[in-house]
Amino acid sequence: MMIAARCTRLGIPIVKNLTRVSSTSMFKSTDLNQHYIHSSVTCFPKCELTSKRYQIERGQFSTISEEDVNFFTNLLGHHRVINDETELEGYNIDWLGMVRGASSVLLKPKTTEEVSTILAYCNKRKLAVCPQGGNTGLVGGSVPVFDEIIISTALMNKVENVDTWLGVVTCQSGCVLEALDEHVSEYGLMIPLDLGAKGSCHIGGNVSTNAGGLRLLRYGSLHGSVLGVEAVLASGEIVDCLSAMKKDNTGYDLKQLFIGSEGTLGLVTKIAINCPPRPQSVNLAFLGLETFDDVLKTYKDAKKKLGEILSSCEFIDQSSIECVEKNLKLKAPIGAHPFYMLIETSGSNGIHDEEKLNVFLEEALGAGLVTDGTVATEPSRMHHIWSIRERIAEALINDGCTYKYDISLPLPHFYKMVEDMREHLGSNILRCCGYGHIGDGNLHLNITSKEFEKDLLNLIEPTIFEWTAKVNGSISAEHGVGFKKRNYIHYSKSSGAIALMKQLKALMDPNGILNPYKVLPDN
Ligand SMILES: O=C(O)CC[C@@H](O)C(=O)O
Ligand SMILES: [Zn+2]
Repeated sequence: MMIAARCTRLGIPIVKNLTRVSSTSMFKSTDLNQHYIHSSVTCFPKCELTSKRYQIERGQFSTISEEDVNFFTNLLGHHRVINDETELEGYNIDWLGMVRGASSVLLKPKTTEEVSTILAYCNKRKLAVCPQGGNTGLVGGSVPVFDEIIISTALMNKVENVDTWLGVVTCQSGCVLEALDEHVSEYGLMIPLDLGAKGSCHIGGNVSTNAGGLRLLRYGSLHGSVLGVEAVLASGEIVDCLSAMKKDNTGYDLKQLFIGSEGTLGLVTKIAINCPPRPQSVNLAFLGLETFDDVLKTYKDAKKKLGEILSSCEFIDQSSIECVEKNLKLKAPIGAHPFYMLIETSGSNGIHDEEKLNVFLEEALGAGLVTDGTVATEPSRMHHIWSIRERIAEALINDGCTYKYDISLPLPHFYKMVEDMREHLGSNILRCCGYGHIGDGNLHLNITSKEFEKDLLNLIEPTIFEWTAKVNGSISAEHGVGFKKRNYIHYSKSSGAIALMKQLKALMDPNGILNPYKVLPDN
């Protein structure tokens, strides 16, 4: 069965084009140009493509020729080889409008065999490629940097099988996350991953970046949920590790190499993913708190008192809420507080779950940890509350330029980083805010300014990475390394580990054609 790209759960594109929807509809929209001009942030404008750096790095690959385009057209047909500059524009620019490439060709294969033929050809010709799903990445991993051929998974959206006994779906990598979740919901199952970009991101992109999202706390990471992967190596060889079994202990777990390697080791074509039962009852609390210490204590209590029904624990600071209210005109359900939390329960017994949540909340209120709050059980209210959290990224873009940091930190240091960065940056910025997946120790620290400023970037980086390394955090909790963070990877990986990563890359992609300039550092 084919599943089509759908709009985001949140539906209405309130801020220009910035709601992440399916790649096709987003890129057809002329609004993209508005966004681009609006942000006016291009780290790599076309003029830089002729720079010395370009000449050196670009040197190892061939330039695409008319003969190459003919080969692809013979394979896929005219309508699946896009070379119109205007149409390509959206695929060349990332969602944040900060990284742009200059690809002249985009290919839309439908099958693993077509991907294999394309890669075998590109490998022989030394043509660099950039695999692309929904292009919702936040670290510049899903767009070309120079003129790499873009291989889109947009037409690889077939669901192959739903095993209702074990609860496993096997599908092509271009299925849109939300559509896939709706598909398995017909069998009482759910995809154990949920994130703001669900309406446009592809499951293949989620797997390739090891996306975390809003319920990792409950369902764990994709390294655990993904049971099997089929991927195509640079040589065109198809690696079939597509077992849909929950237990498969036959030697090296090769699929793990494709999870989180951002398309640098192989292009993921199919996925088998474990689908837990869909919860029967869901409750969502939106709470106001006075101090970050109260946030930490409330999280600890929620884990202890809600136990197995706790499905999400998110934190938002006042500056983030203010941004959503101002830029998206979405109103928070309670008045202003320094901090907020979203606590979700998911279970199978409505009365039991509600009771448990109420007892927990009453105790939190009684102890003075929480000073205000509201509980939603109806889908429309929960949807409204979730949209406040999920659309912070979108709201921030409307400030002008966003400098994004996705950091893992030990919880005692969590909010101190936001406070320290505020002090460090002083009046040079519009906003420095923190929110994220507190239950996973994952802070989203975002800084905004009216326009992109190189001096400001230099003030933020590498200070922020040094700070993270000092407390043994990670410079990328869930967004990946992509293009933007690759030269900072040493803050979170030892030199021995980086050397081994390079050896693996050389083994699996000897010509380096797969998503070059991403993940691995320059030197
Ligand atoms: O905008 C960000 O920094 C985070 C985006 C996403 O991971 C989220 O949790 O909303
Ligand atoms: Zn996140």
